[in-house]
Amino acid sequence: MAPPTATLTSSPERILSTVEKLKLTGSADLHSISSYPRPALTPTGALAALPNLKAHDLTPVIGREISGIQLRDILNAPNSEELLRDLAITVSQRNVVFLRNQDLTTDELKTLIQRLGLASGKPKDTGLHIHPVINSERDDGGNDNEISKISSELNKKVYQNVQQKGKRQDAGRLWHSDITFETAAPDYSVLQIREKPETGGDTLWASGYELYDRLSEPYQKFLETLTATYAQPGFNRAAERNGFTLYTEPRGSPLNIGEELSAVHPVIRTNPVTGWKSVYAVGHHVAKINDLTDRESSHLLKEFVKLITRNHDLQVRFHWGANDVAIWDNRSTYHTATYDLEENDVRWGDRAVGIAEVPYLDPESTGRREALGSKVPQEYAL
Ligand SMILES: O=C(O)CCC(=O)C(=O)O
Ligand SMILES: [Fe+2]
Repeated sequence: MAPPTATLTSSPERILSTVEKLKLTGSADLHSISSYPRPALTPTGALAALPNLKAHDLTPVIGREISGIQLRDILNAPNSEELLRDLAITVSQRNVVFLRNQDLTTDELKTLIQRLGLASGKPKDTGLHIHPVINSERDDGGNDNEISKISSELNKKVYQNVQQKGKRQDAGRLWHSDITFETAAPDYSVLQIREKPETGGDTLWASGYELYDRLSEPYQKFLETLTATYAQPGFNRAAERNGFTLYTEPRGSPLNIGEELSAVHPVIRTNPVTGWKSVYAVGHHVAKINDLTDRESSHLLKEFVKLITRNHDLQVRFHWGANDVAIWDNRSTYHTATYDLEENDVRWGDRAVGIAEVPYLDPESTGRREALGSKVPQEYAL
């Protein structure tokens, strides 16, 4: 069982920057950053055996809703370790899991995410992400650096004092995975919506496993040779516009420091929990695909988003009620809010994001459908 390490990524540039950062931060062992069990983890069945638990898949490809449990009880159960490990595996396999009407404090959201990550094998020196912009120093509604307040009001204040560009016609550009611009990147995010208007404000998730599986084999092989630069200069600009200083201390890992919100990761990555490949270079935190021309890079990045928006059978859409919770695995899942609220509608929630390994591509891993022995849907002529 060879542990996948950063050496499995294809770009020398990538390895150098990781090693440099490790040296800089005094982190001794590269393997502690990304050593994962192979084969993939399997659940013990402890979660599924809980007496009141009910679960159903929301689509064949992505999403599961679990009911009959309170996450607080899972956190406090004598066998919580085992239950959380099963829950983490379920989230990683189904991309996103929903639990309605949960009674959770922000501290419990944080504990949940950190323990889900540890129970499923993330490096022990990783914690929760601290958002470089939306953290307690500039947030009017919280005092915790490890909780991002997701808020229609805060959004207006921080991001929308930019020049307007005309009527909105492209919500597709808002698809993303959280915080992919960090060197040690996220595993699980949790979002609990606390208050929302009766209608609107749904969130959509899409499966990166399925996106990978829908590509032809030559395309998959080509993409596996590539890395991308993941960056979010928009956050630097938002900080500058608002007179904030960016948070430059470690953001969930000794590797995530400084003002430059940028990292090089593979385009196709392996999820360490499921062992399945997915397309990672999707959405508004990706600057470019390295080694291609600007036109080629831009073409591919647009194509990935087009594949998501034109294949709604790899998406799931969730209509929130107050205090509902979604937990997703950013390594293999994209999501987007729906900005359809009216002027005076208020919607807010609390989000915690776990930081885990440096992304890698394990050449021996497979796609999800290959691992499950299931067929990729075919296009039919009409
Ligand atoms: O507001 C939402 O529905 C999602 C916001 C988001 O991108 C996140 O919580 O990571
Ligand atoms: Fe997000």
